[in-house]
Amino acid sequence: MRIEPTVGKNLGAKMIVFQILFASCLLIFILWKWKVSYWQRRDIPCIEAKFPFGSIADIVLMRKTIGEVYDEIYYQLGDAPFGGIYRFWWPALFVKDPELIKTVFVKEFPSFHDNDYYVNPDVDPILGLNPFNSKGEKWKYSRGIVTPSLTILKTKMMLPGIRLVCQQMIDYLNSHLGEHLETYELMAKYSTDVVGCSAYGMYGNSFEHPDSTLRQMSSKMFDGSLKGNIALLCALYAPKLGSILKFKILTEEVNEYFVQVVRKAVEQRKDTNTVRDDFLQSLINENNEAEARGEPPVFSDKEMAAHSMTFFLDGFETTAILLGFILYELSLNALPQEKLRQELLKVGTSLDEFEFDKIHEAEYLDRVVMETLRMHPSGTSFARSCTQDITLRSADGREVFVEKGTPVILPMYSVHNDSKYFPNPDVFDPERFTEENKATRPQFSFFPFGGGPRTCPGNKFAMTMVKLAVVAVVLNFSLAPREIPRGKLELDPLNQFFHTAKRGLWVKFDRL
Ligand code: HEM
Repeated sequence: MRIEPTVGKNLGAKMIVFQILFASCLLIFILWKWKVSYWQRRDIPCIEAKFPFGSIADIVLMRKTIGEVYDEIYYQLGDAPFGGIYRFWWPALFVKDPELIKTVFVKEFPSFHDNDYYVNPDVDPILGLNPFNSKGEKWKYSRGIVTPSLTILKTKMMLPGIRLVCQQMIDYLNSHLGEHLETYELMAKYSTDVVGCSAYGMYGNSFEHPDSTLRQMSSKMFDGSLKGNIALLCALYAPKLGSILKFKILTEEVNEYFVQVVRKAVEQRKDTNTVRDDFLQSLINENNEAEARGEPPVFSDKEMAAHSMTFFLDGFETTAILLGFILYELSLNALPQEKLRQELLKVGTSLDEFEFDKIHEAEYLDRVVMETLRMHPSGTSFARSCTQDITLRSADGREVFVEKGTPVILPMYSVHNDSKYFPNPDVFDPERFTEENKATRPQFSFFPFGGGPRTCPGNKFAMTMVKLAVVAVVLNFSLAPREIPRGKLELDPLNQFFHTAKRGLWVKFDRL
């Protein structure tokens, strides 16, 4: 009987597997090295890439916020007006110079008209219709639907609803005098209700009913699950990977809730012949006009839900964050707080006296809001995608060729906090925003609402609801901090998209 030499055979097979594995690793490593030498090969100053996350490991591993990581890159690049970074192994251009930022936003918009985020409209149909996530012609279409509802005229029509929510907030604060309240949570109640009534005519009164479904949904938009976080990470930093994985960003529960809200509201308005002044009504009107012409509806239920949700998604969190920080900074800075109160008292003592023009004429109020947006912009950076090859030239004559498809990062938080434009950037000083002081800085050293044709269309509406809330608080309450912070505020690295405080912002409200 012959004995098969199995030991030798197994060893041979193992050797082959090992060699294949080794060769594959070597190949991946060589490919990786070649990929992450993109900027060196072009002689552009850059940040070295580390395997496998490139220059953004601390963001992906949620150790630091996007703003903090981009801030380190901003200073590592020294005097260079731009530089190269790697998000995983994909190269991205990092632009520091305000003149070049203007070029990307405004002058060369045809080469940078798309945001570099990826949302799959088949997987996330509601998010996919948001102008922020739309590209090319689809962006023009979805922006065109939202913008007419955010004009000054429409904002003025929303003022009574905003006043009502302000009054509910005052009542709430009156019943919590002397307590320390977390200002983001407080203001999320306010903004949920203001945006809810402006978008859908829904009066949730989150102050009286903190567990109202609308408030619950606004806090559940992104569920924080591993899959949801990976989807968000891909949308922000690895759009190509996102298109392969096809994970959902917005939770199904939230999607379904908003579709139902819209469906019910449309039916109810039809049955009771009610017409309102909110955003949803403008969509219903278009459908009614189409019906009268004997044409099919312009918007399906899903599309109506998606467009009204744009209002909600883009408006509720940005304003809540800003308001949270305004109250926090005013609590820490007693002199600006009192100066603001004196300015407002000259206009009136009750909310009704603060008509649209009066709100926007209050100069110091505007400076307080701008200074907060400078120190704490709600989002921390922009990413545009280069849509056609272009050579960018900085003021000092340095050039960079940007290939179609390259993401371009504009680090707003770092520019806003650069002492070159804002001396002592950690000091809250609204006087930086007097006309004389503004004239001394480059225009794009401050861009909290973005710039160019994609600039935030909700700016005026946001400023109205934010300023009226500040009026309501400052005229009725004095604000004091829970503690005086030692050093920089600790930011929340788990918040992938917005600039928020890790341990919250705590303020005590006392009746004046
Ligand atoms: C303090 C409040 C707000 C801040 C700081 C803010 C900031 C921004 C920023 C930085 C952008 C990106 C602009 C760009 O890419 O150039 C943006 C886009 C947008 N914002 Fe706002 N926003 C605020 C409130 C609102 C509100 C209340 C609404 C609507 C109800 C709104 C609707 C939008 C929309 C639809 C876009 C996408 C525009 C586009 O891509 O064409 N925002 N916002």
